[in-house]
Amino acid sequence: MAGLTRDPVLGINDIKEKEEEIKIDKKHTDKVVLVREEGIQGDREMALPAGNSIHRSGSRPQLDLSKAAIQGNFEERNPTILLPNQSDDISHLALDIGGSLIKLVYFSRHEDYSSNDKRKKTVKERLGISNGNRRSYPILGGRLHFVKFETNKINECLDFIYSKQLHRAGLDSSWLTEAPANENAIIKATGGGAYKFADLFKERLGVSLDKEDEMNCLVSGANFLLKAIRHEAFTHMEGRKEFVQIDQNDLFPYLLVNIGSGVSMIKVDGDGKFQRVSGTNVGGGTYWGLGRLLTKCKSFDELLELSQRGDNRTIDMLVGDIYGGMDYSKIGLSASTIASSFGKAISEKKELEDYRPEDISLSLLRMISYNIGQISYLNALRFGIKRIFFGGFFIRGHAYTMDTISFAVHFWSNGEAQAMFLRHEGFLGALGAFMSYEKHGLDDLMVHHLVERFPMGAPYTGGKIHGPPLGDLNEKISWMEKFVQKGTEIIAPVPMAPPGTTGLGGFEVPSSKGGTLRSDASALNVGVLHLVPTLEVFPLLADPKTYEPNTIDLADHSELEYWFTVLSEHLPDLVDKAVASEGGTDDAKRRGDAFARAFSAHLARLMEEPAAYGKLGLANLLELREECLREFQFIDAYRSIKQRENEASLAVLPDLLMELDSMSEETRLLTLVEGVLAANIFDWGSRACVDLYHKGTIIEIYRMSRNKMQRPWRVDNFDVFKERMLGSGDKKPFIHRRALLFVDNSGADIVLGMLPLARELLRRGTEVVLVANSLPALNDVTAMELPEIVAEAAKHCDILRRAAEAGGLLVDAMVSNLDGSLENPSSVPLMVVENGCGSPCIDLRQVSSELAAAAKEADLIILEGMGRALHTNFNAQFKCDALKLAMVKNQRLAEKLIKGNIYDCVCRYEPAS
Ligand SMILES: CC(C)(COP(=O)(O)O)[C@@H](O)C(=O)NCCC(=O)O
Ligand SMILES: [Mn+2]
Repeated sequence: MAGLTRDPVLGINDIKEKEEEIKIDKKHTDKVVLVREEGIQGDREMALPAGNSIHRSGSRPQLDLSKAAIQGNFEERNPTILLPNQSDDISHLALDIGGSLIKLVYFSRHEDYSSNDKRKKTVKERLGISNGNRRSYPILGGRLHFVKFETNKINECLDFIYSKQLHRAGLDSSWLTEAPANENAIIKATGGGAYKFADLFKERLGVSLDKEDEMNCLVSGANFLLKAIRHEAFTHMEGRKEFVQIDQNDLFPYLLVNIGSGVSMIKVDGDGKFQRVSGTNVGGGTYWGLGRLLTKCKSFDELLELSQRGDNRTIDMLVGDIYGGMDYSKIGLSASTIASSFGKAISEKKELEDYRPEDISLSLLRMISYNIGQISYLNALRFGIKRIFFGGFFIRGHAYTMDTISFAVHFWSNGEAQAMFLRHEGFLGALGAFMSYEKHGLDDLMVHHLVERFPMGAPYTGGKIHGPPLGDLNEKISWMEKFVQKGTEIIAPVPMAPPGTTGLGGFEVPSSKGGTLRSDASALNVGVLHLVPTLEVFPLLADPKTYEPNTIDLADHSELEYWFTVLSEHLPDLVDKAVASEGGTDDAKRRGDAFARAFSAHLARLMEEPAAYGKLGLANLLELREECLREFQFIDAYRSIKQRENEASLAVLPDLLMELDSMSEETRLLTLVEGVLAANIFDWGSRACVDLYHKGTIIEIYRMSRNKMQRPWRVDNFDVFKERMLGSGDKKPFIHRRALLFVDNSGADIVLGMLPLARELLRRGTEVVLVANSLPALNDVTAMELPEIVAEAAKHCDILRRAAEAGGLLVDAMVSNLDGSLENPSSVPLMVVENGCGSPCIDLRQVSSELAAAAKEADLIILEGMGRALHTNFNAQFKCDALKLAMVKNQRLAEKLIKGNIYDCVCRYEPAS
């Protein structure tokens, strides 16, 4: 951005002295006091509580007995006691107690914090959103957690349940009232252990286990996952994992193959409609039992790990062994096909000790996996079923096992049938038991209501058998520190079958990327499911089914490597900011350190296996970073930076508005769009921009940026947009009814870019809705911050003031009219809605219900910034006119996306499709 040769387009030079010459200092460490003025932002679980302190909920909640009151009849023997002041972790629990593992699914719900947010109330009134269309069942939002324990360590499981008080919410079918444990407390449970351990649960926790049928649970668990979770099912062929988008209306029939100790094959025709059509006694128990005898392995995982280094050809008799190294091509068998598992062991010359345990394990694994694959296929054939879903803990996300099963199904069906796997494979039964609670209101959930999150422990703990629960944040941090000391565990690679190992005859020797197997890989793929019942699909998407938010596909490894490096390099600076935002205390430093470690571990995990947490796009990586910050209670790392930039920009706004008002309509429209593009440079997530900020003041940079605005821009549809707006020749100007402006950054971006554009639309009679983040992300402006910014701007502008008043933003009419009068108050409204997310990007399949409501009347969308308009949504098609505005602040992206250079601009206008 060198060479400030041109005169500024606006008279910014003349107003420079008004700015406080704030040099943005990277090492700024002002103590930040987090004061939330307007209650709580958003319904989402990450929503912040009211008050002026940060809410720090530990993961070991205690019942809060304050304001306890008896509900209903005082004369009753056991009246319900209402405890209104619970933390967010009162929950519902269901169990699947198997022979070797106990699987727990529990739900922790959240308060609906939104009720005292004045802005939201006004917006809801204006947009006509009532609570009437909300479900009658109280699914208020919360999280679904997945945890497992070894059955022989059942006491750990009981301690866990007790410490989290999970058994207390099961007493009452109402999810709104909680009561202390009593004799009637009930927990839903399935699996044999529900019978075997019933007395123990009664004795230790005072609860009864309500036994649910295992098959029923498996099916309802699978149906729930396949309908409610976007990236649940995947294929796994030749080491490649591909997520399958299941059409809810085209799910049935399918064959569910649950591989536990034994194997069940269930034909599923609908919800509650199923039949166990077959099974086999040769399953996970067989592999583990025989394997233990033959190899002396101590655990299932150890056995699986051995197979990684095995070569089954030393034990299995192959077609080639029989045919002198030749294929038996006439019947389609290659020389490497296994003709007889363990067939070579008939040799009398060798004893057990003469075979390597690794080879035995692999041979056994292949024998059992092929067998299951083959029987499954035959059953699918029997009923004309094309899709087979495999579940159960035998699979454990083990690449080689999945490849073997897939190969068998593919081979025998000539590619007609497809083997698919489930990310929550081990939790089907527990989920089903959970679904069997009446009135939970979860059965008709849609995919967009669930957001999957990976908390800080996910890269390490997800699949580990759970030990005692972590208590507070402090425990979390020290636990993280301990893991870092044992650094090698973190980076243990996940083995993948090498590509191209299949021929007609099957697989060659499996190889892994490293020597050790992450045997718990399957459960590592399970995050916490956040239930946000107020999320909706953005109604103006042209085709939600084909919509893909991410522009950058991280399945391309070089792309992943690049962004991995960018995010890693940004980390020290981000930690600096985060720590400073919390006053730079020792506690903040420790949290900062733990955050950096947790996020790096996630990145490392994703480098090993990009699809570990579902389909991975750049937006997911950027969101993960924000989630990790929140996990360590960094609420708003850029808060003070945002404030300073807002102040500096607001100081120059009046002059900018005056200058704009002196222009013709045509010049003004161009200047406004230029203004948005120029001000989008204030992006603290871009390395190049951050370097730039150290060289000048906000206004200097803004001016410099404006000077680079020569058209044509790299993508420049401005003339078409102008024609639509202002008309030309026979074409009349088009006045949009309502515009949704998806705003991006704080400071100049919102104040000198988007607000003046909003003002122009308002002036023309278009209603404007500013759509901003629900939660902070980098220096993005949030919906909660906007009313104050608008109020400040409105002090200098009548158009903004009247519109903000009409939109209920100036609720208390705190701004006096410029000319002192109150006449002519009518104006189209200016409103603010939250978008439902806390990331620099936006996935329009999951937006807040208030945005969805606002969208219904809208006929123009303006998406602004690199995150919202380029990384995501660059290719999105809308039902209405759409304008995508951004400055590209990354050289590689500029080259890839628009064949241009850093600081090039995009003005992409697409009329309604
Ligand atoms: C995170 C961002 C998408 C935010 O950009 P914005 O939406 O604010 O324009 C962007 O800063 C980004 O892609 N940064 C990483 C790339 C880099 O440092 O060059
Ligand atoms: Mn941004």
